[in-house]
Amino acid sequence: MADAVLRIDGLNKQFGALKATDNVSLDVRDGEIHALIGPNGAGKSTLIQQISGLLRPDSGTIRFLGRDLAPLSVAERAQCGLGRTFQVSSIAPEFSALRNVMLAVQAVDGSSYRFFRPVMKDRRLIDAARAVLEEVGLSDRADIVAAELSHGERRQLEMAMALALRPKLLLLDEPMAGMGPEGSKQLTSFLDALRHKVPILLIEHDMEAVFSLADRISVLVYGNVIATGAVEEIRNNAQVREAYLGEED
Ligand SMILES: Nc1ncnc2c1ncn2[C@@H]1O[C@H](COP(=O)(O)OP(=O)(O)OP(=O)(O)O)[C@@H](O)[C@H]1O
Repeated sequence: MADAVLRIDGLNKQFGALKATDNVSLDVRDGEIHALIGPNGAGKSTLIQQISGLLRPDSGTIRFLGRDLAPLSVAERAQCGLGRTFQVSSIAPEFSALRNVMLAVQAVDGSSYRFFRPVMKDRRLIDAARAVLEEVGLSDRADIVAAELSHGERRQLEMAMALALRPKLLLLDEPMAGMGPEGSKQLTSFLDALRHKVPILLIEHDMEAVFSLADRISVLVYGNVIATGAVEEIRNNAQVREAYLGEED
């Protein structure tokens, strides 16, 4: 069995009386896309925020590449290789696609890209940013101001900004949101190939994408993981169907 890159054990988080994360344990292994699904309010974002460091768990552990994340800040977690995209865009609309990627790299990698060097003149930074734009299929749009990119292209750009940091795990929060059918198809095939470079924890409401991409799925309901398994197991799980997929086929 592949090694766990991320391992969450007995995680709990309450907001007042509400258990938003209720004794959650799950792992993400090398080479896999592990999808996290669940109805609105199930606690998916709360879980992601605890992994990325925006929220502190009440109890339980999160280990990343064998290391306990508890003492690390958001930035330190990113420096360790925890990459993510956001539900809310982190793109600066007035800058070019290329510059957005460069800024993303700089934000985390302050030590190797000194701020006293004019950012647009740093060849190494530019080359790295161009390479990653090429990876996501956006190289011919590198010099376009982000505000002028289509919705789908902005999602590609967000992916480029996350990948520019060469993450060892990618947390993707609803990457298909707002994509048309063509965009979703493209992104699906991109993620399909990407899993071999970087394992992914995928939060997604688009069930077609989840079922075609996920190696494993965990189902979260009221903060609780009610099932983890391969696609067919989850599709056929009576409790899951009742709680979440009841309307399916
Ligand atoms: N800061 C907070 N204070 C109080 N309650 C919160 C807070 N953040 C989230 N909650 C509550 O915790 C529960 C889980 O919310 P969360 O946003 O994690 O769900 P979700 O599965 O990501 O939902 P969605 O699919 O709609 O994004 C919800 O009942 C929500 O109202």
